[in-house]
Amino acid sequence: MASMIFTDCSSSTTKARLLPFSRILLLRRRAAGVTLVRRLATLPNSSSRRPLTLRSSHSQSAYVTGIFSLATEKSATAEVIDGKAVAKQIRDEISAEVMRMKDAIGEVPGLAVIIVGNRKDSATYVRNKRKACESVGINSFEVPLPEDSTEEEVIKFIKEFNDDPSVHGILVQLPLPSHMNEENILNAVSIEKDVDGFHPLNIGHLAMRGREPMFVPCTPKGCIELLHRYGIDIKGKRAVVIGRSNIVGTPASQLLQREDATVTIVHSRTSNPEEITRQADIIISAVGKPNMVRGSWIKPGAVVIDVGINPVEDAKSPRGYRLVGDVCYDEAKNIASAITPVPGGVGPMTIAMLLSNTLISAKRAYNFQ
Ligand SMILES: NC(=O)C1=CN([C@@H]2O[C@H](COP(=O)(O)OP(=O)(O)OC[C@H]3O[C@@H](n4cnc5c(N)ncnc54)[C@H](OP(=O)(O)O)[C@@H]3O)[C@@H](O)[C@H]2O)C=CC1
Ligand SMILES: Nc1nc(=O)c2c([nH]1)NC[C@@H]1CN(c3ccc(C(=O)N[C@@H](CCC(=O)O)C(=O)O)cc3)C=[N+]21
Repeated sequence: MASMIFTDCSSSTTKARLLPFSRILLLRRRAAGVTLVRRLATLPNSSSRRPLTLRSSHSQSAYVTGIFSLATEKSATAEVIDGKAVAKQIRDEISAEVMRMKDAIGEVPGLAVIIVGNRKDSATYVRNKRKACESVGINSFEVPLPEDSTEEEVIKFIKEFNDDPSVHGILVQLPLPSHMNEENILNAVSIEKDVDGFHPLNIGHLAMRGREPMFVPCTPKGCIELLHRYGIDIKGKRAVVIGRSNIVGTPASQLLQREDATVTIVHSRTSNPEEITRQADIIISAVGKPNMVRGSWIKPGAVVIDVGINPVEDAKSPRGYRLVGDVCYDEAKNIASAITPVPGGVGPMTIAMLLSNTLISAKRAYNFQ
């Protein structure tokens, strides 16, 4: 569990430091005549805002009309990018597609999840994935294995799922116990069923120009989908990704590059992360350090996607802790033009993208358009 020390940027000490800074920024913004563009979530049939035509990887027509549209408005607080609402919209789209598939060919997609050990957070994620599958009509298969299982046992289950035509996606929940070799296990997942996008061949294709991976990793895909659905331009923009892990930071930077952003990666050895991050029009932070990205790291009007999920002690919460991101939300909301909250931002999108990848896989397997 993360410590409370330096984790709460709404503490009185922090506020005392923050207030003059944000006032200075607001004054500067006014002085420079900066007009911030706001992206407001609206109801589907709202006539007051212009609906956007959005690309969707799983919709029947490949193009859908989204509920998140663009409006121009001046305000001191960032627009909240509502990952929970977008994820719900995506689940509804997937549900309709699953039903269409069932009606046409009598088949539905299937997702297998292997979980080793008793980590509480992993058990929660797996439970959420199962519920999400149920909500859209995807079959889910779960294999809970004891902590002391062998690598060979895990691989045996993976191979069975590789050969099972009713399974279209296989996910091995990470992290694995330390006695297991993650690489051997992830390599065993058939590339056609690698809905996490963690297989080296998928990672390689994502990194190459002119190649398309079978699957795009769920969390980075969710980040880009949020930007798309809020009509946020990526092309030609300066983006900074903080973190370079195989599962989030690196693929997020590659996806942004594929969208024609100019991308800089900040990592633990970067000597001037604050100065570099302050150049960005779009920030994606995936570090795992509560409130590391302070208001002073953010250019006024930047868009902030906070991937970090960090538990911090909170005696007032029934669980004894609450989740915060990598970004000091209370400071960032006064400076950014749009920001994802934690919880309710990228997390629900990760699960929605897992369902999306499983549907894509099943459509491919049955040659169903
Ligand atoms: N919302 C969601 O759906 C998901 C959220 N997460 C969350 O995202 C966060 C990151 O996850 P993950 O990528 O797996 O984590 P990793 O620990 O694998 O990677 C963390 C990255 O952050 C970098 N880093 C560490 N300290 C600093 C620092 N002080 N300054 C700049 N960079 C730093 C590391 O740099 P280096 O490479 O130099 O070590 C590394 O590249 C976690 O909070 C995790 O819980 C993860 C997956 C899904
Ligand atoms: N093979 C594999 N694939 C993964 O995609 C994978 C993984 N292993 N291991 C762990 C990380 C983490 N991850 C999250 C998914 C959903 C939320 C999520 O839904 N979060 C909610 C909060 C949930 C809560 O309250 O506990 C939110 O941000 O709103 C968070 C984190 C997927 N991961």
